[in-house]
Parts: sequence; structure tokens; C-alpha cells
Amino acid sequence: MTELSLGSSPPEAAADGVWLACIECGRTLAPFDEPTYRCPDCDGLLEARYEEYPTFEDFSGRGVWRYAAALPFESGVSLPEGDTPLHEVPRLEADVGVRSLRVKHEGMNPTGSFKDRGMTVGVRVAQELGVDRLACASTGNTSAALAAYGGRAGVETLVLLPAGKVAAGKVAQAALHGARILEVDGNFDACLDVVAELANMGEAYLLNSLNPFRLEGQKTIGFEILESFLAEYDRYPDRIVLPVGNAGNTAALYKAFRELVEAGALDEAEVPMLTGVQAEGAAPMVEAIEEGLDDTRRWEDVETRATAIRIGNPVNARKALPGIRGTGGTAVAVADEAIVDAQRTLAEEGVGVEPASAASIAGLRKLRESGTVDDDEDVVCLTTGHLLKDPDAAAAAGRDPEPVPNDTEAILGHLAE
Ligand SMILES: Cc1ncc(COP(=O)(O)O)c(C=O)c1O
Ligand SMILES: N[C@@H](CCOP(=O)(O)O)C(=O)O
Repeated sequence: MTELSLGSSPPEAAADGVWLACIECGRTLAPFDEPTYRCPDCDGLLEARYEEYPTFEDFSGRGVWRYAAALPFESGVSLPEGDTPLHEVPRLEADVGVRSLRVKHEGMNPTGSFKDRGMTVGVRVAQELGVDRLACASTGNTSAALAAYGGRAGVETLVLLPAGKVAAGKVAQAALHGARILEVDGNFDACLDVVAELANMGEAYLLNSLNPFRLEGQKTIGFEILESFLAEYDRYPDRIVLPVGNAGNTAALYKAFRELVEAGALDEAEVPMLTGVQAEGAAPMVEAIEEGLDDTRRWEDVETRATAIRIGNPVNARKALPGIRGTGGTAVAVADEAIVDAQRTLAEEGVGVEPASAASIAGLRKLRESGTVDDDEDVVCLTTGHLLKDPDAAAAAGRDPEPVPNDTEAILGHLAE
């Protein structure tokens, strides 16, 4: 696990032991002088770096801010977020046939997805920068989180959504939390291109996962999984399986593990294998892994019922591909039917997730069937968003309501049929 070294020296103007470094050319930048999303020299992705990396003993409290020692600030605009359940799923575990299977349900965050972890940190940075408008492109969840956290902070929010391709619950959230919603005649990747241009023009502060501080919040998923799993099993999971869209979580979890290794709190051999899952109709990361590419090829035409991961140009690919390879993981594409089936299976065991989230389960099943995942592995599947985010998908995947007369005897008769 040597790619993307964390070693760099702070620039002169580094604030309180934190700075930004380009993952391509190594240039370092002061973090809070002005909004910066990419390297001014080579356009590479930026990553937050710290003077010191904490060990588990440095963490205290609950939720995202438990990990303040690994974040750029002590606290932030919080609703609060993180501290999500690591569900047991005994029937699914037996069916898949692994040593242990847990489901880390990020749908239990305040706005119903993992984006809240990134937003609590990202909006804190926005306050530090003194910006007056926050913006994002979104397949839905980022917009809901941005609207809620921006609203809480009292800052104007603007979201660009691919018209007709965002689940109803997410649009409702962004609307009610007060975001200005622009529906764009184009896919998510086109929306992100426009928002990035607006941000570069100084029209808004961009809070997609291109923003390195979003990923600082999201890396706490990795810390939390390791701590909770260790507490229950006295060992770390072998593998973490996660849905991949813009590839922010893959990059963030990899960073969490590299930081712990750097701090001497985790052996390289203990780092879980990061295993990404995409829908067949939007699988540029899988293509890049299978073909040994250093970056993804942009897919112009993407389609999947898992609208949250309907993404053809994962902005974090250059961070996430080394994460998958460097941990000995892999990536796999799954059919929409397998995603829906996995969503139903999880729901029947009490865990309600949106379709994109269920991709992790569908991917695990596929990798077990192919023998890529062994039966003696400890696995954690990440489920990223709540079932109610996409009520239409849930209704379509679930049982149909049965109309009955307003009469007890008739209902008993109906139940006996
Ligand atoms: C519910 C859900 N799952 C998974 C993803 C993919 O996560 P990432 O972009 O971090 O790969 C997203 C958004 O991209 C999402 O909204
Ligand atoms: N699924 C995402 C897509 C944008 O991802 P981001 O992590 O880069 O903000 C969404 O919910 O919009």
C-alpha cells in the first residue's frame, strides 16, 4: 500500500498543521486563503495533509467529530452525523456464505446518506473561507445534504440536477431545505462540469467530492467501521464492499487507512480490501480496473435504475483507483435486476436502503459466486442511502397493496385465500 504517499512538507502559509497537496505533482497550498479545488499547476486532484496523523487513542466523543484529531477543525455545522449502525444480517450472511457479514448503513445519517459526513466538514471550511453561496451538481443525495447543512449555516445554496433523473425524496429534501434547484438538460457529469465552471468563476463554493474537505468528513466512515468491527470481533474486516459513483468514498476510505498506517495505528496487512461496485450501465471504474488504466474513460451514455450512481466520469478516479489496487481489492459491475433483488433481500431483513446502496450486496454476491471473495472472509458492505430517498423504486420492488372491503369477515376471507 505505497501509492499516494502522505508525505509532503507544508507550504509557508499552512494553517494550524493542515495544508493541501496535489496528488499528481506534489505542489502544496495553503488551505483557507481562497477556494481551491484542483492544482493550479497541473490540474491534479488535491488532498488534505496534516502535520501529524492521530491513532485510535486520539479519538473521543461520537459521530464525525469524534475524529476531530484527523480533521481540519475541532467542530463544525452539525445535525449531528455519523455514528451509523453496523447491522447484523444473519440470513444474508448465511446465504452469501462468508465468515461474517455486516452492513454499515449510512442511510441513517440526518438527511439519509453519507453525504452529511462530508458536508459537516465542507460547510465548516466554507465558513472559514467566508463564502456566501454553496453549490453542487447532484444525482440527489449531495443536493439534499448541501441544502440542509447550508440552511443550517444560513448560507445560500444552489443545486444543479439532471432533469428527470433524480429520485423524488431527494428533490423534496433539497426544495424544503431551501436550495435553489436548477434542472439541467444533461446528465450528472454535465451538471458537474457547469458547477465547476461556476466555482472557478467565483460564483459559488463547490461542495461536491472534488472538494478535498468533503472527503475528509467521509473518511470517518473508514475509522468508524474499523473501530466498531474491532470492538465486536476483535479483528478488522478483510474487505469493505461499496457502491461507486463519483468514487469519493473509495478515495476517502483509502485515505483513512493510509493515515492510520502512517500513524502506526494499523498494519498495512490489516487494511481491508476496497471493493467497488457499479451498475452495468455506468461502470467506468470497473472498466479501468479490468483494463489496468490509470484513469477512467468518460462514459457519455449512462443508465441505471440506481440513479444515485448514474455517473460516467468519476471525478475521484485518480485517487480511488490506487485505493482499490493498493488494498488488493477489485471492482465489479452488476445488473439492475441484481441490485433490485439485493434491495429487497436487505429490506426483508429490516434494512431499508435505496437502490444504489444495494449494489454493494449485489456485488458481493457476484464476487462470491465467481470465487473472488472467499468463504472465510469478514466482509462489511456499505449501504449509502435510505430506502425513503427513492419511494418509487421501493414501491416497485416491494409487494403490491391488496384492496379489500371495509369488513372484518371479508378481510379474514381474503387472508385465508
Ligand atoms: C446513495 C449513493 N450511493 C453511492 C454513491 C456513490 O458514492 P461515491 O460518489 O462516493 O462513489 C452516491 C453518490 O455518488 C450515492 O448517492
Ligand atoms: N451521488 C452523488 C453524486 C455526486 O457525488 P459527490 O460525492 O461528488 O457530491 C449525489 O448524491 O449527488
